[in-house]
Amino acid sequence: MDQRIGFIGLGNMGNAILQGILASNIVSGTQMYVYDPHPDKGQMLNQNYAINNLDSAREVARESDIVFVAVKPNVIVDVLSDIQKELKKNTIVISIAAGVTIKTIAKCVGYEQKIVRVMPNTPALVNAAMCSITPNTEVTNEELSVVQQLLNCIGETEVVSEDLIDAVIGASGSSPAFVFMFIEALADGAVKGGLSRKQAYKFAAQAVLGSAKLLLETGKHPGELKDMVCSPAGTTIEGVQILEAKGFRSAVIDAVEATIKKSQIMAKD
Ligand SMILES: NC(=O)C1=CN([C@@H]2O[C@H](COP(=O)(O)OP(=O)(O)OC[C@H]3O[C@@H](n4cnc5c(N)ncnc54)[C@H](OP(=O)(O)O)[C@@H]3O)[C@@H](O)[C@H]2O)C=CC1
Ligand SMILES: O=C(O)[C@@H]1CCC=N1
Repeated sequence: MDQRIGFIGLGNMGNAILQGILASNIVSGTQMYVYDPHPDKGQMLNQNYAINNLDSAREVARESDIVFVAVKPNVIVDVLSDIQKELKKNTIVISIAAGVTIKTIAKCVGYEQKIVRVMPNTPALVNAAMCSITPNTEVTNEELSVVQQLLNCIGETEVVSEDLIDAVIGASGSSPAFVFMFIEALADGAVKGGLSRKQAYKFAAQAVLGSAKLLLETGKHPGELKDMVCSPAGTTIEGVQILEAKGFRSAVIDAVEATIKKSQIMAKD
């Protein structure tokens, strides 16, 4: 790939996406241009991969063919408005911000600019992200496949229409937080049963990882896989009954719904 790739913001997500792309070797460090107000973040990457650590978001926009804007939603409008004059006609602007619509982005950078909304998640840090991709109408199929190729470096991708991004945030953008709460709770229960804290996290996390892998690789219905664990008069069905009595599924559905609603509210602001 010969495009120059920019990153504005090197926090949790910007750094994870950049490192994943670098590790895949489809782009070299010298093709990367980055800016973050904390220069130490870019300096470290510069030492390890010879990336170009620049002094401003504008410089990154000027140098890049594809620019990831990986800052928090409350600052993205200012950042986009600031870089607008530096963008070339064919520069692809990628936003990963929750609740910031293509229309809002276009208001800042121009309606003719190529824009892609991406919703990743923190498993990007270990190349196991799930990313949704939503291009505007200015992006060609060829350009979309370049963006997809970049994001496949950090995990799986699906192209979705913009009206579904809020649901994606509920299902995969925010849900790692819920999964970590579940793992923590599983481990607390196991510690109560006598396992060491360290072993409890390993058993619980591996069970979650393995269950997700089993679902994805067999394509079986989650209910069928649940039934395979529940022996008649066995241990598991006892726990299943407690989760049902305490409204486990309903609590999870409500949590996802609340996440979706918040994302929709943010998109209206
Ligand atoms: N975290 C997650 O799980 C997910 C996050 N997202 C989205 O990703 C985006 C980034 O989130 P995340 O990586 O967690 O946030 P972080 O706060 O970890 O990273 C943002 C980085 O951008 C820096 N920054 C602030 N202002 C500017 C600026 N003007 N120019 C360049 N860089 C700037 C921040 O510095 P400083 O710390 O000084 O502000 C920080 O280093 C958000 O829009 C969020 O909605 C999407 C999916 C999942
Ligand atoms: O909580 C948030 O706003 C971000 C978006 C998706 C995950 N974290």
